[in-house]
Amino acid sequence: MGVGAWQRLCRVAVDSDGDALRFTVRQYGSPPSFCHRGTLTCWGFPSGLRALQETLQSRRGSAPAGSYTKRLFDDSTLLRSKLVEEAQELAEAEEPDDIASEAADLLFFALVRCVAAGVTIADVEAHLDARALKLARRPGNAKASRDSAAAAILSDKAKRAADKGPVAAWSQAPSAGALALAAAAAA
Ligand SMILES: N=c1c2ncn([C@@H]3O[C@H](COP(=O)(O)OP(=O)(O)OP(=O)(O)O)[C@@H](O)[C@H]3O)c2ncn1[C@@H]1O[C@H](COP(=O)(O)O)[C@@H](O)[C@H]1O
Repeated sequence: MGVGAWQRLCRVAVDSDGDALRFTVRQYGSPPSFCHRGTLTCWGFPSGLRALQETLQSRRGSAPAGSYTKRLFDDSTLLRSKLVEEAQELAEAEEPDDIASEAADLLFFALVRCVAAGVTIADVEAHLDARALKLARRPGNAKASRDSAAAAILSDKAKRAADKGPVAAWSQAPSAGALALAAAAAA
């Protein structure tokens, strides 16, 4: 294990035929590491969200000049605006690749928000796991103020696109779903 790193045992589970154990741990330290090479596992470097989390955690300690994440850590107003903007863009995206790209943007800003507050992916997963065990469903309705905020952003976007000219207006025109949302909120 890396120097100064430690792990808390969360769960030990036996497999279906009783010949293997799975240990679930939470890792701590700077950086949290299980391997003597300072990585989370002995099977190479993580990828995806875990890798991004490691990068962001290290940026929080020290960041190279020009680091965008450092700018976000230092400017909570910018981070809040980008979170809302990317959520809006994800809600409007329609093609699968655009949805994946917008979701990646949103996850990036969400993870910056988490890391800035010392929250880890494991903390988020703990909430999801707890919800998976609950039988009761919550209504999950949107707040009316969110609907009207989305409608205002969409109509502002459409207006800016119209001001730029017909080609920009066509390429940035809100989708049918977005227009329906704006109309419903305006009604
Ligand atoms: N995953 C990301 C990531 N996703 C998005 N972004 C930045 O977030 C910003 C998004 O803003 P915008 O949507 O306005 O940018 P845009 O898409 O060019 O503009 P629009 O066309 O949407 O208006 C851009 O500056 C992107 O570069 C990211 N910046 C950093 N990362 C990761 O974070 C790591 C550390 O980044 P630095 O601290 O900047 O080195 C990087 O190595 C990456 O792994």
